[in-house]
Amino acid sequence: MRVLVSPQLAQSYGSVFTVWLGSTPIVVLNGFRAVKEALVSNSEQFSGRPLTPFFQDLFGEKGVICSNGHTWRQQRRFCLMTLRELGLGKRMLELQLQNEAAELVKAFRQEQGRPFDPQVPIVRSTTRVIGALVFGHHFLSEEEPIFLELIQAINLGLAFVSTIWRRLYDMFPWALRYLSGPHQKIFQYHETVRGFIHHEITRHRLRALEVPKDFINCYLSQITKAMGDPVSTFNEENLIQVVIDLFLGGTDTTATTLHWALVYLVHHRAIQERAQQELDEVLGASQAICYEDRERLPYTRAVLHEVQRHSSVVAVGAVRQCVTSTWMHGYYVPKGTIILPNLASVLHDPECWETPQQFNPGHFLDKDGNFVTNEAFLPFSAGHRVCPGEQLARMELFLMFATLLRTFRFQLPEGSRDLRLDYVFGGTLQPQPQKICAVPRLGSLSPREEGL
Ligand code: HEM
Repeated sequence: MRVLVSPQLAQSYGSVFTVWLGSTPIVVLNGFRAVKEALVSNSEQFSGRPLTPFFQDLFGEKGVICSNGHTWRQQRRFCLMTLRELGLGKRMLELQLQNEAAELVKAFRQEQGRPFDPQVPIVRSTTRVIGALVFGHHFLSEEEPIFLELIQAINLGLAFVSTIWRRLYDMFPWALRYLSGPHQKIFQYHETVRGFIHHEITRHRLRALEVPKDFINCYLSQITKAMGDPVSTFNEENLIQVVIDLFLGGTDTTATTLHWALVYLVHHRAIQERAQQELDEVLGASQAICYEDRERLPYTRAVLHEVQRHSSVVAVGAVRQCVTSTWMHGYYVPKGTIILPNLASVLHDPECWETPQQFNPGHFLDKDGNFVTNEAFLPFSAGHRVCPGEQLARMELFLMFATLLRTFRFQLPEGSRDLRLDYVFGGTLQPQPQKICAVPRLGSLSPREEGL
């Protein structure tokens, strides 16, 4: 996949070209115009998701990420509605994210300014956010063995997608199903996670209607409501898969973005200091940061957007399939064609960004320093399959990023000169494992840490 979207291929073959993987043609789309024409102007036609033998065996056509047609539409609509109902735009979710940001500060503070790899506490944090949303608050405890197992399952699963073993499985599924190899570990983890979610569903059924409301509660009442509807796809199998999808879609992506943010802050010291100055001037030292504050923090907001643009963490994740034959960009695209919209090429399109290869918060600021958006800012993709977690991710990223930035100065360990800015491919484009220091800034105790 990584090779298919390399800028060199786009330079040689243009914004739409076909690559043959064995006997399968894959149409790669590069740049804002081509991707917009497919995902936005032909949103319905390109709303399918291809299901290779590996994903068919692992997930089946269930849930949201890997499903199609009626099942996808119904599950997706329910997800969007429930995410909204569970707090997007409401104070409770914001409070929970503020608490999570304070927990992350605590974890960083424990390092006492010594070198550490921030990936572990960040992933734990984003996993707790989805866990609380789906299972309820008891899941916040890291003591539960399933917590670490779930993180491990997500990491291994995402990394496995880009290995030779996954390609072999898709070529020879009839053989690989019975042979040992790393793919069997993925199936084992999947079973463990499914078992845990099933157990949670049973627990929820027993304590029906208890507050606080969470995703499983909402889904169980939907199953009851839809009983007798012959075309309902609301059942326990789909519920389990949707829960897996929310973890798969919502933990690593957000954590990797936040991790990149810290790497860029270390690398661009002047940008870090300017954002900290803005935070100090606009917010009082002891006040918890709210999502609404982003309106008064144009520079900090621009830095975070630039982190998402420059890192383009889901560069090649949004593989689509054409569900009805259509014309696009002057080409005939037959039904069933696999489409690979290169989101990284949109986020680095020289026609849309002044200095596409440079980290430059100015991409999101006008000449007076006001925050401005850019229609080529598509880290969450676009069209019918646009990320349903976008609003949650935006709020989570802003609150965590601004809280960390206000509390710590991020820098390289003493004596160390090299910061690696190249990525490793683990499903998402991730920073290299490396240590940085989070040195507490003066007067940076949050109200929660002060016990207020
Ligand atoms: C920085 C954070 C995130 C980024 C960059 C991101 C990006 C994306 C992208 C590019 C897609 C593919 C859309 C397509 O097919 O065109 C996607 C899909 C998806 N995301 Fe996210 N996402 C993020 C956070 C989240 C969160 C927090 C959740 C859950 C609450 C989530 C749940 C999903 C799901 C379920 C899908 C599949 C949608 C479908 O197939 O209809 N994502 N995301």
